Formats: sequence, C-alpha cells, structure tokens
Amino acid sequence: MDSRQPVQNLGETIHSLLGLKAHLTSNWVKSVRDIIKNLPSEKSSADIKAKTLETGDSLDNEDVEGNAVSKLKDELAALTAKINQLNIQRRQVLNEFLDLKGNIRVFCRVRPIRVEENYGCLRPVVALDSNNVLLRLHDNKSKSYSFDKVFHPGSSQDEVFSEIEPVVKSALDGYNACIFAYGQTGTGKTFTMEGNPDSPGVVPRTIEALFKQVVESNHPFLISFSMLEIYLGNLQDLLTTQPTKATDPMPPRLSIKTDPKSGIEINNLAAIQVNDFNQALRLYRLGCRFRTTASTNSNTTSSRSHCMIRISITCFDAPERRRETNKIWLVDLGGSERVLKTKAWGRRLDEGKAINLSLSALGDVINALQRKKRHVPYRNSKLTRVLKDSLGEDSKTLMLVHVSPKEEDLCETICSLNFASRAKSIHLGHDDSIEIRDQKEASMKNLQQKMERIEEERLKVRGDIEKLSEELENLTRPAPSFEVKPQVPHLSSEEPLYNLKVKKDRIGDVTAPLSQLPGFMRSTFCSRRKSGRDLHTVEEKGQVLGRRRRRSSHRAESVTFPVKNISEYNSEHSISKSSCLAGLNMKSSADYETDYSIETVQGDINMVTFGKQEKSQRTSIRQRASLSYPEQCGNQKKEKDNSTKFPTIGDCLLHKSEPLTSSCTQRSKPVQAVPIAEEKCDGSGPNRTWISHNSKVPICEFKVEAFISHNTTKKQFDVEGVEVPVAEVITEKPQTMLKDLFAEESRSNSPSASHTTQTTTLTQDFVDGLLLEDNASGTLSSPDMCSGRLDQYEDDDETYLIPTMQAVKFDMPCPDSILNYKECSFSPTGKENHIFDSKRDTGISISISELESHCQEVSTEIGIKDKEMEDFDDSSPLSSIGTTPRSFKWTSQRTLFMGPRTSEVSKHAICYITRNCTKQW
Ligand SMILES: Nc1ncnc2c1ncn2[C@@H]1O[C@H](COP(=O)(O)OP(=O)(O)OP(=O)(O)O)[C@@H](O)[C@H]1O
Repeated sequence: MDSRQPVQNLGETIHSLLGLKAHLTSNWVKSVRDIIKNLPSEKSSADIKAKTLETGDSLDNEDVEGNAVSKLKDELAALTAKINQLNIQRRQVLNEFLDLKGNIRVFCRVRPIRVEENYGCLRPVVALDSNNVLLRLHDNKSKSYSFDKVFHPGSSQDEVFSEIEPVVKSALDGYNACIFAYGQTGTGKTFTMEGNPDSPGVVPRTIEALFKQVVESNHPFLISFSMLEIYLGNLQDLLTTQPTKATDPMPPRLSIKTDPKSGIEINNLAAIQVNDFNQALRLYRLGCRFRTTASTNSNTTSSRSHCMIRISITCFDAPERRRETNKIWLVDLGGSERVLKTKAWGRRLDEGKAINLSLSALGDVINALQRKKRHVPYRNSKLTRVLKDSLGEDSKTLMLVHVSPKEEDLCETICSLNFASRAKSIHLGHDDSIEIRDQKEASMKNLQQKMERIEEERLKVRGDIEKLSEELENLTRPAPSFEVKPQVPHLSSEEPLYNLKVKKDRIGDVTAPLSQLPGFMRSTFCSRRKSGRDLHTVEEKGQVLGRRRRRSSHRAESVTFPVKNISEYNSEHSISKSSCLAGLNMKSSADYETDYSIETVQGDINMVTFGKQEKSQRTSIRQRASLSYPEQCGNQKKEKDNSTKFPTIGDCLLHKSEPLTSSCTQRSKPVQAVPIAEEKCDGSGPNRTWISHNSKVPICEFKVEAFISHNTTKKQFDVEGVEVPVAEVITEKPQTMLKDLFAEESRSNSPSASHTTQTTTLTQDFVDGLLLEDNASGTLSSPDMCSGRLDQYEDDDETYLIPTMQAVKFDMPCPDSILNYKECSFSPTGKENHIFDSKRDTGISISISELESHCQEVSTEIGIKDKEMEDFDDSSPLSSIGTTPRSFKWTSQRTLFMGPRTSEVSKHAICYITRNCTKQW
C-alpha cells in the first residue's frame, strides 16, 4: 500500500536536511541518533553466532562424538579381552602339544658332502624319512635311529627353523627354553646356529621371530641379550672386551649363582637391553667376533668352546605368562672329537678334552631328566650348571644332533647318534604300544588344528583392533599444536592396550622399579658401564677405571731369520677371537671399528687396514707373547681386582658410522703390529713388522724382521706424549662363515668400510715370550695370522694369562751355516746367528730328541718351528724367577724367543731350526 511513503518521507527528510533548517530540531537529532544506535553491528552478530553455537546444536555434536569414542573404546576393550583369552588358549594348546611331543626333543641333521670331500666313499648315514636315519655299518649291516625330526643333507635352514619356532613362541609365553646344537666337530653346528647371509641360522631367526611376536603381542616386553662362552671350563663374557695385553685390566670374573626368584644367575655377565631385532643382531655379531675358534684337522674354523646366547624376556602385566621373567638359551656346543683322530695336542688337546667332558656331563643330565631320576648331576660341569633352570621339567629343550655323512666319521657318528638316542629314548615312548602311539599322534594332530584355528582368529581380532585403533585415533586426534610434549615411556597397565604403535615403539624401553626386576635382569655395575649409564658417575667421581697406561717402548732390535722350505702344519692353526672378529668385517666393520675406537683413544690399539694376500689355509704363522711368570700372574691378579675400565657396548653401537683410520677394499683380518723406537725404523724397509722391547731389557736387542712382504705402512700414535711409530700389517681374513653373516644389515648401516684391522702396541710385558711358527711355503706369502688376545686359564685360586699375538714370519736370508744346526741363537749384540748352546747360554735344557720325537716324517725340508711353553716345572731348581730361568717342558715344535725375565735368558732369542722335522702333528 504505502510502499512509496517512506520514499516520500525520505525526500522530505532530505529536503529538510538540505536546507530547511527549521526541521533540524533537537528531537530530530535524537531520533536519528537512536536509529543509528540500534542498527546491528558486525561484532555483535558474530557474538550472537558464537552464542548460538555454544548452546543447543553444539551440545548435540559433542554428544555424538563422545558416544562414538566411548563406543570404540568399549569395542576395543572387548577385542583386547578376546585376544587375551585367545592368547591363553594358544599357550595352553601349544603347551599340551609340546608336552605330547616331549619337553626334550631331539632332531638330527645330516651334513651334506662338501665339494672338497671325497665323493667316492660310501655314505654311511642316510636319512630314511622325516623321522629315521639309517646307519650303514660294515658287513652289510645297518642300524636305524629315530628322532623327532630328521633333516636330510638337502634340508634348508627354513625347514630347520620351522620346527624350532614353537619353542620360541613358548618362550614368549614365559617358559624357559634351551636350544642347542650338538655333534662331532665339523658337522655343521655353527652353520645351523649362525648360518650365513644367504641362509641365516637359528640364532638370527630366533631373535627375529621373538621380536616379531613381541610386536604382535599386546604386552610390553623387556628383553635383554647376553653372550658368553665356556672355554676350557671357564665362563667368558663375549660382550665384554677381553684384555689384549698384559697390562689391560681383566674383566670381572663370571660366577654362577642360584637365585631363588630367577633361578640360575651369572654374576657380572653383561645383560644388555635390546629394543629391536637389529640391536640384538648387532650384539650377537659383536659377541661372535670374540669366540674362540681354531683350525683343526677336521675343521678350519672349529669352535673351541661352547658359545651360549641368553635372551631374557620380562613382562610385568601378563598374568597369563608362565613366569614374569624367563629366558631362552641358544647354544652352539663345541664339537666332540676323538683325540686320536684329530691328533690334537697342546692347547687343542686341552680344549678337546674340556669340550668332551662337559658334553658327557650334559648327556648325563639329559638322561637323568628323561628318566626322571631324583638326582640330576647338574654340578658336574659349568655348562650344565648354567643351563640348570632351562633344562628341567618346566622348560622346553631342543637338541639338534649333527652328523657327518662320511664313512670315515662312522665312529663319531655312532657316538653322536647314541648320545642323541639316550636323550630322546624315553619321551618318544618306545615302550608305548602302537595304540597308545596312534592316540598320541591323533591328539597332536587335533591340537595342531586347534592351534591353527586359534591363530586364525587371533589374526582376525588383531586386524579389527588395529582398524578400531586407527578410527579412535582419528576421532581423538587433537588440533595440531606446536607444543612438543615429551613422551615418557612407562610400563603401566592403565595404558590402553590398543595403542599398538606406541607399544611397538617402546618395546624394551619399559622401565620398572629395580626391585621388581629379578636379580639377573638387574644391571650390574659392569653392564651399567657398558650401556654408558654409569660412565659419567664414575668419571665424575674421579674413578676413571682406566687401564694402566702402557710404557713407551725404548728399543726395537731385530733378528733376521731365513725361511726356506718350511714344513706344513695341518693342525694347530690358531685363529684367535680377534681374527674371527676381522672375518666379520668384510662387509661390516662397524662394530669392530667402534669396538676398537675406544681402545684407540687410549693409545693402545689403533685401526689399520690391510690389503689382500693369498691365503693358504693349511699354513699358519703365529707369534705369541707368553706371560707365564708368577710375578706377572700376580700383576694380573691385582689388576683383575682393580679392573674397572670397559668400553660401553652402547658406545660401540653408536659409533657405527665412524670412519676407519684407513681403508681397504680387500678381505683382511686384524693383526697387531708392534711399536718401534723411531731410531730403529730406518733400514727396515716398507715391508716389516717390528717387535720392540722396552728399557727393562737392555741386552735384548733382537732384530726381528717380521715377514710382512707387502703393503706395510707405518703409523704414529701418541703414547704418553711420545710419538711411537707402529707398523701396520696387511693380512688375509680367515675363513669364517660369519664374515658375511649380516652383510645386508651392515651394508645398510655401514656404507664405508669393507673391513678393518687393528694395530696395537706391545710392551715388554707383552713380549716376554714370542713364539714363532711358520708355514710350509717358505715364501712367506700366506699370512694366516692371529691377533692378540689373552687366554685365561683359571683354577680355583689362580689365573694364568697367555697373551697370544699374531704370527710373524721372516724372509731374510740366513747363512748356510745356521742350517746345519738344530739350535741356533741370535745374540743381542749384533753377532747374529751364532751357534747357540741353550744349556750354557740360558740354562734352559732342551733335548733335541724330545723335539724330534714329535717328528714322524723325515724330510729334507727345513722348517722353523716354534716350541710352546706349556707347563712349568715348579720343582725345577731353575724355577726361582729373578735368579735363574725356569725349566720348561717343550711340547711342540716352535721357535721360541724367551722373554728377558732373567739377565741370562734375556740375552737370547732361541730359534730352533730343525732340518728334519715336518708337520705331522
Ligand atoms: N647343512 C649344511 N649346508 C651347507 N654347508 C654346511 C652344512 N653344514 C655344515 N656345512 C659346512 O661345513 C663346514 C663345517 O661346519 P661348521 O663349522 O658349522 O661345523 P661345526 O660342527 O660347528 O664344527 P666345530 O664343532 O669344529 O665348530 C662349514 O664350512 C659349513 O659351511
């Protein structure tokens, strides 16, 4: 109707504004002001909007979200309960299954014939089927043995591990487990346990499976890794750096204790927490480097000890587990051997005896357990004492017996198979009737099917949990914020179990009150130092547990040796721990490198790189420093007591990418080279290794020109402020299966180095005795060397240390005259190669007939042999140190440099050149 009126009014208003001042009354102004005031502003409209949102509608949305979240949480809780239930069922079924199979199961693996072996011989061991092996005896007789599983020569590592995996699962369920490889030397125990990069063995697979299952599990686990060897009846921690020279402190002695809570404990054994597969693998690799191996007639890299890996598993909030903390042992036993056959002597003989004794004790224990005897003779050996709580009733034990297919190994094969039969005879129930056996088999089949169903269901529930967790995360994800909140790992049962990702990340990072941990999981002082946790504290306290600084060398003299036709050694080619270590480093040097970088800092060991050399497996040259004097033993004992300085494993792992001091693309192994006084270096040429003696040996000026015939360089490093030149030696890497074991991992982790070597210095203490041994080639081109380590013999009260150094060999000409004598010496005063009367000059009585008694074959070859000082004859009138030299019993052909313990002995290096002796040991 009056739609035009306002416009007309407006016109009037404008009119009035434009000039009709009469209309501009105060009332008019007020009314205009009011209009303007009531106009809705932008801000107030936004406020209204916000208010609206805050009321009715927004409340509805929150309800919806909240409901969804709580619904998801409920569902997740239900699924978690379900999966827990399934876990319990699975554990029960698995346990029943393993009970039926037997808590001690025995597998047999037949080694394939190697390429270099004689094909022509009859194969006495034949794998008949998956449970039986047939042993062909003479006169067309044969004998069959049955086992839980038989792996024929073509069986893969996969097949072997598939039989072992249930035990690993069982370990995660809280059962103690023990898996060990048994068998004659050279039958493939190490191959089964360690494997190679193409076919990894039981240990890496077990670690992998364990972590995989931990990740899949909905519980946080604490996992720790330890590694030791039992060598000559003594426990040695393989994750603790062993001393390489006399002045190094000894690591704390390992001792076996029984803890009421956690069972068997090994005091001072490093137990290092590992968070994932790679960490565990790297520790394993580190430990493998320090294993004691040697070349024997039967195996070029024979394990001379029992190597034991312990993985401890702790889970605090899983009541369904058998026990809070349990452990799994993986043991590569030393090879049983017949001394007559291996012709072992000296150290190799002792090792063989120690191994055989402990294996026999193990057989007794297993037999007693199988027969459920009241007395189980655990105490008869350290091996069985250590394994006591993992071999008994409530544990799962797997024995992998290895046999050779060769006819010439028939005796050993029969022994091994009898040993294995003894272990498995009872649980397999040979006395059971056929019906009972059938029943057992049917039940096992049922249980297996049940397990598969449970496993399927578990997988499904797991998938559902992951899906729901993701949804929940999306719903509850907070708005992005720049505030970084530190995540504190904790082990709390209140933490939602569905947060799998978080759990994965913090496996092993869990912390618990120390008191909650069983004794052997509690870190010792030593392991805390290894993990670097106590390092600062110790240093702050000024208790730097440093090794004694080595004295600088003052002299370096040399003795020149001729080497022409050197006899061949078949046995007794030592490959020390460190040489194995080098073997590992072909593709991965990281740990090795870092391991020794610590040493380098202290000026004791340096890293050098060596080039490629021809390697003859059957030859070996070795140099040893023999430290056998009581006063040195005394020093050692004192140092042992005060021993405090160890590199941290954590550091080792952390320094992985540090560069080497030099590089080389060829295979190599570490050797120790010797510092020389600078003034003695001249004229030595580039291809020599020097051995120095310090000022304590004024008369002993041996000019030893070691064999290194190529690629030797000199380096300097500072020892107590003195620049000491050291020689670096290029050597060939020893044959070891481990060399490539973790190539892939190392390739990714350590891009640079393909190998490493080490250089260290020798003090007088270390070079007290130097044993030389040479090869048959006479060309000295085959540096199968051993690098330094200390062998430790331990009686109840005493510890003897025998440092072993790398071999040296010589390529200097020797006057013909010397070759006519079976004994000669090299005098300290430049009258080299004069004829030596050992009795007259040193008081040491050595009979040539004794020397020759070792020689079974007469040859025209000339060999430099070394004589190994084996035992002291303390009753000898010559034995009082400081006045007269000790009398030694020589047990092998060696060349000996006796150390300068007495003025007389120190004058001479004795070299036995035996024209008529060849290897035949
Ligand atoms: N199943 C196998 N497949 C391929 N090679 C094998 C197998 N078993 C053993 N070998 C090879 O046989 C050699 C000896 O094996 P290994 O060193 O493992 O024996 P061992 O029983 O550990 O000996 P020792 O007790 O002396 O240490 C190695 O070269 C290894 O590679």
